[in-house]
Amino acid sequence: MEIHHIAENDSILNKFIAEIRDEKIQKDSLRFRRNIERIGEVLGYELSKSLAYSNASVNTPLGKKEIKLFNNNMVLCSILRAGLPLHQGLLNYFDDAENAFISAYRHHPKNDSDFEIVVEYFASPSINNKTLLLVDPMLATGQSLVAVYEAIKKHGTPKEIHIVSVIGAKQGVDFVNNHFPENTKLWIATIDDQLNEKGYIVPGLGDAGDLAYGSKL
Ligand SMILES: O=P(O)(O)OC[C@H]1O[C@H](OP(=O)(O)OP(=O)(O)O)[C@H](O)[C@@H]1O
Ligand SMILES: O=c1cc[nH]c(=O)[nH]1
Ligand SMILES: [Mg+2]
Repeated sequence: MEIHHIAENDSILNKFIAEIRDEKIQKDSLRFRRNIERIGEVLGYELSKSLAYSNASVNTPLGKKEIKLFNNNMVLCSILRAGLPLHQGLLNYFDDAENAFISAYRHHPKNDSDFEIVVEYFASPSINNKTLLLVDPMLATGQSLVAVYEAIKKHGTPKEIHIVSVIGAKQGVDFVNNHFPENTKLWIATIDDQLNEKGYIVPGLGDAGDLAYGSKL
């Protein structure tokens, strides 16, 4: 897997990441969602550099200009719930993309530290031979992404897979690396060192789904 760790180079992205992590600023859910969306725009821009471009031309009122445009058939597939604002950020730039949504949640049959991933809802166009973007802001243990990939695989074979995420844990990035095809590309804003006993990223930001949309039962 090709890992693109975008905040390794300092940029305006650092400010958006700082705000979603900040325990005071993140309480403003409107700002939290918008910051995740802005990060999606930055990651989308970075990812766009890896797409396949071909010659095209555009007619202006005064003449004609040759330009290169990408010609990938793209499907944005977000993992509910927390993937939604990141999805919107990517869609702001990849506005011609098709869209898919899949649910994944942690089911705790016994205790907080013991969970399995349940994948249920899946609404998607065909992904066969397309550029698939798997979108989830948090890559903690990596189990959600791998469970989602196992479910999606039954519905077709994409030409290429890009994973788009905001905060990852080293352990989860390694897990994903071991379970996705070699030509997968990961576009991730930042990577933290640790996971706690509940599988939360440390220092991370807390629960992205709850911060964006409120707590759930
Ligand atoms: O890498 P993992 O260990 O699988 O954890 C990451 C998953 O956890 C979060 O979802 P969550 O289960 O909190 O659902 P939510 O989006 O509904 O809050 C997050 O959005 C990922 O999908
Ligand atoms: O740190 C984490 C781990 C899983 N889900 C989150 O929202 N945050
Ligand atoms: Mg959550």
